[in-house]
Amino acid sequence: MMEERKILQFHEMELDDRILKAISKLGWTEPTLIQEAAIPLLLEGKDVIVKARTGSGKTAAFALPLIQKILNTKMSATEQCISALVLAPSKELCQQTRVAIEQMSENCGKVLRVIDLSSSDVVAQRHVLSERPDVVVSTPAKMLNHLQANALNLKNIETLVVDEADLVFSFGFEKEFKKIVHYLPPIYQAVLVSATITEEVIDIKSIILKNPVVLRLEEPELVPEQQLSHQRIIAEEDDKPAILYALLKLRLIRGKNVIFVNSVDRCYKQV
Ligand SMILES: Nc1ncnc2c1ncn2[C@@H]1O[C@H](COP(=O)(O)OP(=O)(O)OP(=O)(O)O)[C@@H](O)[C@H]1O
Repeated sequence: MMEERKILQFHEMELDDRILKAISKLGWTEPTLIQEAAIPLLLEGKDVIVKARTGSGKTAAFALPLIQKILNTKMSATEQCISALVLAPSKELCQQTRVAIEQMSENCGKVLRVIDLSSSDVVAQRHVLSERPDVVVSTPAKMLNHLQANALNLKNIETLVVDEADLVFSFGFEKEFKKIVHYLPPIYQAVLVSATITEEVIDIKSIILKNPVVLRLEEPELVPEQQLSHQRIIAEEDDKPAILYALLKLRLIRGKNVIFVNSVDRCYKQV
């Protein structure tokens, strides 16, 4: 008889009791495959590339170690500083990530603060940034705006996460991304999360990662019929980024060029 594989449980991962409590409140009884593999490596301080499909629990795979690391740093830190930066390609994803990190750190009281810079309230953001929240979540464009306005300092960053890395460049954020890297300190832990390893991902990898461990969670590709070949979608100007994001996320437009007719600002290139 084949022996059942023993899953490494959350409570065996050297996570703080406050984090374990939040996990239990979320109703998660055991880690997903990618969490089981990634969390111990990230807690060890390794740079990691996580390649896994949507819905595999990638957010917690990078967020739980990130929260743990901040709690550890806070035990000896003398001053409040921004210690983690999460870059994501869309406003929707930034918002989801902020909410997820807040839920996972809910039991840490007011110890850990997260801000999402992708929303439009710049005045309120400047105020929160002046208090140096622990985690900043942003799209590359918004992050660069704030950096160029000297609204924040990334010199104490210990962790950089690039979520949905394969979409970051597809959304036209290549220039911004490369500029942001110049504001980072020489040493930090980097995590790159992506559903596919595209040329863009390899480009980002060469800029931010040092000897990364690559975790690949292989899953069946979408069958060809599920991919769009030629479709016209009529959309309001404001809805275009969200629609594009949904199509990219579902990998329905992989290998296709998406052109917004009547829109001169951006022509999204092949993913
Ligand atoms: N260990 C777990 N047990 C049960 N549910 C979990 C666990 N980890 C995450 N989830 C839930 O699974 C869902 C997907 O998780 P998550 O958003 O982290 O996945 P993802 O791979 O980042 O997907 P997406 O690309 O959609 O963001 C979420 O609703 C999350 O609350």
